[in-house]
Amino acid sequence: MHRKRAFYIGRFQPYHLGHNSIINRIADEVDEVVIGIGSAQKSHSPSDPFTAGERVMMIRNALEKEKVPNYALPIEDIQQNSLWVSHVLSRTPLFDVVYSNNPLVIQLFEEAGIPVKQSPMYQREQYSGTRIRKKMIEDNDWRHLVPDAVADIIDEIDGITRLKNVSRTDID
Ligand SMILES: Nc1ncnc2c1ncn2[C@@H]1O[C@H](COP(=O)(O)OP(=O)(O)OP(=O)(O)O)[C@@H](O)[C@H]1O
Ligand SMILES: NC(=O)c1ccc[n+]([C@@H]2O[C@H](COP(=O)(O)O)[C@@H](O)[C@H]2O)c1
Repeated sequence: MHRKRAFYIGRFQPYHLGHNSIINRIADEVDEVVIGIGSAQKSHSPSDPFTAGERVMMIRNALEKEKVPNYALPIEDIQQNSLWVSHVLSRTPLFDVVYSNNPLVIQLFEEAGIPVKQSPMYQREQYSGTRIRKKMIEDNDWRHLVPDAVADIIDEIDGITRLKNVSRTDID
């Protein structure tokens, strides 16, 4: 019997407790989770402040504590949506099922004949990348919204200063 694997993709800007909760739930249903770090080419912008390497570190360190068997792999965007599933498959271990709530991701995998499951949102009002980045910029407390290991990495890379700087408009 081969190991059952699920694929879960997001931008993880940053990786937060909503993601962590869903990944733990997925891990109850499969043997291994393949985590796609989407828009891997992006960094240093207000909506995508962290590099693919930094996001790999966040996920690896957070999941080490949870002991979820996983592969976290950067996946760059491509120009043609019609080729995206093949692009993903060329970069990932084989998987049996996709978990996503993103309508485009669901459409593309279903068209390719790969089953997709939708996971219920976990406390979406607080666990949202957009809301967490806003709190970071406004100096509101964000640390309780991410795993401790993620807060440590953001401190190590001075991520809040970076996010604030890339979110500023031109200095006159
Ligand atoms: N609180 C949550 N509970 C469950 N799933 C979530 C939660 N937040 C995001 N997701 C899902 O995780 C996947 C990856 O999401 P993503 O990295 O874009 O996070 P996000 O919080 O939606 O970020 P952003 O606000 O920056 O778009 C998506 O399928 C998204 O629907
Ligand atoms: N054509 C493409 O490159 C393509 C198509 C669908 C999704 N994606 C990526 O998949 C990820 C989906 O993650 P979210 O669900 O967090 O939006 C994003 O990084 C998105 O850019 C890319």
